[in-house]
Amino acid sequence: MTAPELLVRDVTLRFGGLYALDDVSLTVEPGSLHALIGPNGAGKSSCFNVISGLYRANEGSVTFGEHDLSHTRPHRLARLGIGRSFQNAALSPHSTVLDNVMLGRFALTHGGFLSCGLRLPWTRREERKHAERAAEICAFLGIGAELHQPVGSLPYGIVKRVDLARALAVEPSLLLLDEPAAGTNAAETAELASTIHDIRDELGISILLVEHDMGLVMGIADRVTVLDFGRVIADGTPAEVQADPEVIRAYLGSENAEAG
Ligand SMILES: Nc1ncnc2c1ncn2[C@@H]1O[C@H](COP(=O)(O)OP(=O)(O)OP(=O)(O)O)[C@@H](O)[C@H]1O
Repeated sequence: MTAPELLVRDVTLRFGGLYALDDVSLTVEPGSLHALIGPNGAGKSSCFNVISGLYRANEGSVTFGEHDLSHTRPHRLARLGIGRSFQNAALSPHSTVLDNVMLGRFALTHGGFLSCGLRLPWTRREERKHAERAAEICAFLGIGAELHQPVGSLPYGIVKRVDLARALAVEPSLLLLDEPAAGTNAAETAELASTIHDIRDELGISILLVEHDMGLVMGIADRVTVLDFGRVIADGTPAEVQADPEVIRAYLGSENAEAG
């Protein structure tokens, strides 16, 4: 299946007098891995939240193929073929990996919660089918061995993969990843980068990756949009944006600010 194009057009988002996003446009091409990066406070999460329907833009539009996302509630995204990860992996720590990933499958079940609650024979069959697919997704992400472990007992790098598995469980054609590497160590970050790359290559899913760490995205992204103070300051291939003087200035400026 070819993913529709994600188009963010002239989006402005204000909090009082502050422009979190100022006339932001970007396009995620079908099947591509598109990174949205920028220093602290640049507007990355705001942009992610507008795309995923948590924030309503003051101006501009977000479309996914023929669907206008500007007026789509977050819980409707799965039905449109959009999966999303959460920055703080909002998983249930006492439930197993499988049960957490199965929550992602609920968006796809025909029976819904009521008939599952009644445990009709056909819903049991359907549930088994979904559990098999959830297990397959976990195996693809290298967490097949942890399927029956409670999430709360697992190392953070694995928990981030469970979150990814839940996002993939909605069988998306577009995956929105919000700082998936936040809080992971260097080895976990490198493994995650390679997994994200595999999701694009082997599953053919378009990915919008919101990330603070410029190093992480440069090796895997097809295209990079750089935000600073709510504005797009660069958009191009990793090589192009890395060589862009304004990008270098923005990142050096933020390092100096953090050091000072
Ligand atoms: N709910 C909110 N209310 C008021 N201001 C907000 C809100 N969310 C974000 N902002 C402001 O909007 C600007 C952009 O913030 P945002 O969190 O989108 O940046 P970011 O690039 O994701 O930063 P970080 O890398 O630190 O997560 C910041 O000045 C921030 O303080």
